[in-house]
Amino acid sequence: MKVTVVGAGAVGASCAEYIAIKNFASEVVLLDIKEGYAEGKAMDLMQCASLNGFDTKITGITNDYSKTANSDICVITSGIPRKPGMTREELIGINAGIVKSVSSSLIEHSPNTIIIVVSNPMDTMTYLVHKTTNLPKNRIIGMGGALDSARFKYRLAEALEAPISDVDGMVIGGHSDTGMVPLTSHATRNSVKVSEFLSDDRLNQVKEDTKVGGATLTKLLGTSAWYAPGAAVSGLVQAIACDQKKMFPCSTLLEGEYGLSDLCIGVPVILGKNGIEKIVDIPLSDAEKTHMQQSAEGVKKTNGLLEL
Ligand SMILES: NC(=O)C1=CN([C@@H]2O[C@H](COP(=O)(O)OP(=O)(O)OC[C@H]3O[C@@H](n4cnc5c(N)ncnc54)[C@H](O)[C@@H]3O)[C@@H](O)[C@H]2O)C=CC1
Ligand SMILES: O=C([O-])CC(=O)C(=O)O
Repeated sequence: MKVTVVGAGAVGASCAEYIAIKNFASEVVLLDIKEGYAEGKAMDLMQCASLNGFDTKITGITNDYSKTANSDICVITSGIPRKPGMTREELIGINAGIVKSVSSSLIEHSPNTIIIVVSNPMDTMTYLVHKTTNLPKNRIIGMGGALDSARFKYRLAEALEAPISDVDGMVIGGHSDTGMVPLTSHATRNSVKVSEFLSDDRLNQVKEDTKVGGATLTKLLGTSAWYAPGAAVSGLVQAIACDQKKMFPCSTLLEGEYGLSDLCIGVPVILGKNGIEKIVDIPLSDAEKTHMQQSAEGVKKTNGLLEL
């Protein structure tokens, strides 16, 4: 199993580290445009191998896509992150050009690959890959919902004063400060609906804290987060590499599902060796349906800024 990660920055390196530590891939190639940077990150990570007990071989390269040839999975993290006060949507001007050229170079050398898009604004970047490559829709996956759901569970556990392992929940919709739809109607603590334990006001607070999870960290860190994003990507990569048939909310091209079409947005999907093997339709409350509709309108507005 060969995995390429483009962008050896904060998220790309964290993602490579988690993939290696989980020890399911034979090879991870890190590629960056900055001279020597991916080589340095790869060497540093390889020096963790004996300490952390993994056999995954990590190599770093500067912009030479021939070294990525025949990758089973490619992750795109290249591009600029936001600074405090910015929205993810503001990154489109620079990141669209990067994602377009990177995805085309990757496919040239790995025509059968599955692409995971991370660069922001992620739903629009995922749509861009659909519009500018000929990969089938099951092989283009946007990562956002897995991370947002992890943050939702963190906030739920905090409100419930419970261990995170007691809590389950999912966030669908657009990966943006306003577009996320945390599914409070489905969230549970050991199969009991969280609404049994939390007031509407407290649940609302959990929802709002979840939606601005990325912005909160960006304000604290001066740039956006990387540990949980890297871990979330590694979970998707592992589900595909190990054909786990796990369900994650991922950004995928919708063609009528959830009453939406011609956009990529987060919905629950089954991930296995073919990438997105199924889109899962789940019942939403009326409020969640309305929120999903508004979220889709926001994503479409950003898609409209693409020069296709
Ligand atoms: N979808 C999600 O849930 C998340 C998305 N992100 C996004 O991921 C992206 C990366 O974030 P960070 O790693 O924090 O940024 P970073 O600045 O630490 O790393 C980005 C790397 O991309 C490289 N790069 C730029 N253009 C390139 C090109 N044409 N080819 C190859 N490499 C290139 C840069 O040299 C840099 O090393 C940002 O757009 C950020 O908004 C970040 C966290 C979560
Ligand atoms: O907040 C950002 O800009 C990066 C990101 O997508 C996240 O951490 O959720």
